Formats: sequence, C-alpha cells, structure tokens
Amino acid sequence: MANEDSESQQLTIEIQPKLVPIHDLTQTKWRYLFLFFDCTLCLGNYFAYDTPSVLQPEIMDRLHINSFEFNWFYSVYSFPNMILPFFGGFLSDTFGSRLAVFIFSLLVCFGQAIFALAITIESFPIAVLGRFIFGLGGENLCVVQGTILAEWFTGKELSMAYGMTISIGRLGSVINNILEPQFYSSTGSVVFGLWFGLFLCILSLILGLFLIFMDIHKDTLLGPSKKKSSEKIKISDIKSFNFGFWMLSGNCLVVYICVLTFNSIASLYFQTRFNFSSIEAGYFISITYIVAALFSPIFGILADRLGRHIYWIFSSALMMLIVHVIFILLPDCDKCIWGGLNLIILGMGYSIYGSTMWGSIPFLVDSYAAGTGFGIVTAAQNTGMTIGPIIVGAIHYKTEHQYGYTYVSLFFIIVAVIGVTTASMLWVWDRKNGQHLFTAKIYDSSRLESANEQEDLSKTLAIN
Ligand SMILES: NCCCC[C@H](N)C(=O)NCC(=O)O
Repeated sequence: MANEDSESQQLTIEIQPKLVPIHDLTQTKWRYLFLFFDCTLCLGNYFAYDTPSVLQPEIMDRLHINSFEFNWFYSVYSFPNMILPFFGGFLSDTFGSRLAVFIFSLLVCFGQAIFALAITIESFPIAVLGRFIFGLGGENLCVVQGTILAEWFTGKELSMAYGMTISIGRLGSVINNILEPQFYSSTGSVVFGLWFGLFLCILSLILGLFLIFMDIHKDTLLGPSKKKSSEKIKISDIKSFNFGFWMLSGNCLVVYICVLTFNSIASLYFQTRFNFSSIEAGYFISITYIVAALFSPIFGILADRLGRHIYWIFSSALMMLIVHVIFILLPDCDKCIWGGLNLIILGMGYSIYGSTMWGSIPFLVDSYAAGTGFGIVTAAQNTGMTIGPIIVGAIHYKTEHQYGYTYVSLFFIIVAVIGVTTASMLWVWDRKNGQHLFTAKIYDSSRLESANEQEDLSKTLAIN
C-alpha cells in the first residue's frame, strides 16, 4: 500500500510539469502586463496620425499650403499602405515579430521627428517625407501588434485583447483631439503639439522594448521551439488562404469605409446639415471614438464568452447600414442632436466590429502565417481608406449644390450593403467549413487536412 502511494506520488511529480505549463507565461497573469505593453505600442501612432487634421488651418497657414496640398499628409500615409502591410506581415512571420516591433517603432519615431522638424522649419516637402516614413512604420506596427498578441492570447481571450488595443488606440485619437487645440491656445504655436506627438511615439517605443523582453523571456522559459520548415511562411502559401479569409478582407475594406471615411468628413457634415460650429462639430465627431474606447473591450469579452464571431461581424455590418439609412432619412435641422445619437450607434457597431473582426483572423489562417494574414487585412483596410475619401470627395463636389449630402449618404449605404453581403457569404462559408467563426476554434490547416484524409479513409474503408 505504502509502496503504491509512493509510486503514485512519483507519478504525480513526473507528470505535473507536463500537465500544468507553469513555465508558459501566456498561461499566467503576466499576459495582462504583456497586453498593456501591446496596447501602448501603437498609442503614439494613433495620437500623431490625427494631429495634422486637428491643426489643419494652423499648419496650412504656417506652410502657406492649400487644402489639396494639405491632403498629401494623409495620402502619403495611406497610399503605400495599400501594399506595404502585406510585406510587413510577411517580414514579421519570416524574421519574427520582435525584430519587426523594433524596426517599425523606430520608423514611426523617425517619421514623426522629421514631420515635427519640417513644420518647425516650415518646409512642406520635408513634412511630406516625414509623413511617408511615419506611414511606413505606423500601419506595419499595428500589424505586428495584432500578430504578436495572437501568440499570447488563446481563442478564449482574443477578442477582449483586440478590443483593448482598439480602446487604447482610439483613446489616443480622442486625447489628441482634446489636447492639441489646448496646446495651441496656450502656447500660440503648432509645433509644441507635434513634438509632444514625438514624445508619445518614443514612449511607445520604450514600452515596446519591455514587450520585446517579455516575449524573449517567454520563449526562454518554454525552451527552444524551432518552427518546422513546413511551418515557415512562403509567398506561395498565400494562394492556399481560404475563401473565408478573402471574404473577411473584403468585408474589412468596406466596413471601415462606413466608419473611418465617414468620420473624416463628419465635421463638415455636421456643420452643413445640422448647423453646428466647427468646435461643436468636433465634439460630435469624437463620439464614435469615445464609444469605441469604452465599449470595444466589453464587446470583446462578450464575444470571447459567447463565441459566434460571425454573428457579431454580421450584426455590426448591419448596424453600419442602419446608421447610414438613418442619416439619409434624417432631415436637415438646426443644432438637433439626432445625428449625434446616430454616432453612438456607429461607435457601438465599430466597437463590435473592431474587436471581433481582427480577433477572427487567427480563426481563418494558420498561426505561422498570422502576420501575413493581419498584413493582408490591414492592406485591404488601407485600400478602403485611400479610395473611400477620393470617391466621397468626388461625389460631394459634383452633387452638393443640388442634393447636399444625399448622394454621399447613398454611397455609404451601397458600401454598407456590400458589407452585409460579404458578411453573409462569410457566414455561409463558415457553416460549411468547420464553423471556426462560430466556435472560436484556432485555425490549423494541417489538422483540417488530416481530418479530411481521415474522413476520406473512413469513406474508402466503408465502401470496401
Ligand atoms: N493610423 C492609426 C492606426 C490604425 C491602425 C490599424 N490599421 C487599425 O485600423 N486598427 C484598428 C482600428 O479600428 O483602429
């Protein structure tokens, strides 16, 4: 009996380390500290990205540029990012997320430093160059932010984690909207706010170094886990990305037009249709981001608890459609709040979409290709961000005299209908292909292949 006891004790001691992965930091509370560093990684980028728009008249005055030239600050950011995040994601899969975090954070700081310096010395071409370099790092940094997070958070907490990153990021946008005009009114100069943006980018870089150290420490504790050569990403692997993934990318392109492109014109929209001053309109357009900052983690937690990511994606696309239908039906009025209430629905839809759509990528691509997956979806999003404002600008220019914003709203409705359609197609595909977006199962094509082989084999055996 005593012998048996000591034998079972020995067994427990031998087995325990395998059962309880105490050396795996991703299974401990340390993962929340990692999440904090991951959330702050893009904080500087979110803050500095929106700075020119808040200080538009002052920057235009200082550089003696018109609004067309001013828009270059945004086009040189978005246009290259129609392609670049794909390479950034691929680079991150090939050379590792840590190196990518460091390189892209440096580019963000370098770009913002050049931009702030250019505005200080009043040089427009150097400012454009600064925004270009800032853009090279900015979107790619957010790609790695998502990729590395999928290595630390399992399917059960993934949407909450993505919700948190969007919440902190959009908090950066809101803080920018509030602080920049105050910096300007207290110092009388635009440059202070731009150098402050650089300070936040450097802070994000420093906190990013902690993230890198934590990730190295995690791998050291786990021991060497070399990727098998079959698990290394090759460009040709993209051909095998499934239909669901491409549907999600298309869906991201259109749904983000309904939110971010609309937000970029919302100030003038509220001034023209509802007779608000530019300051009042500024408060209104912050609603979408404030709601997103507050609700993204909450909807993320709900999606983690309930699964059914596809329902959330579909419902949020539907909410975009409802918002733009309400906008087209809403009569012009003097300082009425209905438009503002509609922005709350937009912010809710955005919170649901942001936390569940980004969190769905690991359910559709293999983990070794996650960076490339995030890169492609981000490239799709930037394609929407590049073409959306051009189309809206052209429609507005051609139709505003006779029809006001009616045709612009019609455009958003058509885009939202495409969003609902692609979400439905994704839903149908998912039902027939393992229901990963229903049960929140991490994607593993090798397991799928072997399951299919198994199925084929049992069918063959049954026939024979
Ligand atoms: N330039 C601001 C950062 C944007 C990062 C990224 N492309 C993104 O959109 N993340 C999700 C979001 O909803 O902000």
